[in-house]
Amino acid sequence: MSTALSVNLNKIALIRNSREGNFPNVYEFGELCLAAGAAGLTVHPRPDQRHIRPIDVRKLAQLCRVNSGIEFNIEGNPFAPAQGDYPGLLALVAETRPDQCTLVPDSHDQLTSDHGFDLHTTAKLLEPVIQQLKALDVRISLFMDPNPEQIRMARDCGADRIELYTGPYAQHYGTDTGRALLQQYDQAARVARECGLGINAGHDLNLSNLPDFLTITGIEEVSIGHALTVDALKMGMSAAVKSYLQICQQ
Ligand SMILES: CC(=O)[C@@H](O)[C@H](O)COP(=O)(O)O
Ligand SMILES: NCC(=O)COP(=O)(O)O
Repeated sequence: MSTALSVNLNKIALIRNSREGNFPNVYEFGELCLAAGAAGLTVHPRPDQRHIRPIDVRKLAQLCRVNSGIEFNIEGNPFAPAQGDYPGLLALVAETRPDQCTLVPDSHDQLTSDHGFDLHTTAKLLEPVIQQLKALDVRISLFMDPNPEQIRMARDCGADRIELYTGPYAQHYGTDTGRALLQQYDQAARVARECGLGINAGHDLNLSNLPDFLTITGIEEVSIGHALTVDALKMGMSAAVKSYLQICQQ
């Protein structure tokens, strides 16, 4: 089974935001990724608009919509309040109707995403959000740590998929800890399959650690941005996307 590659364009937007103007053009990089064979695009609009802005979400939604079979994935914290012209995650999702919305429990002051949901404390809060997304016919993925009990709770919440947060795996890749963690992710994926959940994965995946991670059965989609953007600085975006595709299609 091959794994779909969804390219996260956050870091293209981060470079764009470091100057006035629209260079690099996020939309053009989205076109480049799709032309290179990416199965989809991912964005993570944050209330402080440190990188992806609402206009990026709207334009990339349109780009994916006019390219048959291409998926658009919007990530974010559904409880983060509107800020400036950031209307809130659910408002953006209702407006742009992506194929998938990945709910992530990030607080506003986090440098990056660094943990999955604790559904013991958030399941009740998430359930109406999930119902709203279902009403919009948007596939729902929950950003999760590789914890079997939590993954069973994600199924009980009505999620369609989970996204395994792969930060710890990436951090310890190549060590005994990393090899032990891979077993934990494998076990978590098995539980997800038993629960009938689709399985996505993401965060700090790269050309070195991705092949071993994809030895896990049933990873439907990986969303990759940070390392892929760095690789693109070295080899160009098209070649970088194709390098990841080669691994995803093995
Ligand atoms: C949820 C996740 O792990 C990433 O998709 C996230 O988008 C990273 O956010 P930054 O690009 O803001 O670090
Ligand atoms: N959900 C993970 C994602 O979209 C990108 O994460 P990263 O590759 O930028 O760490």
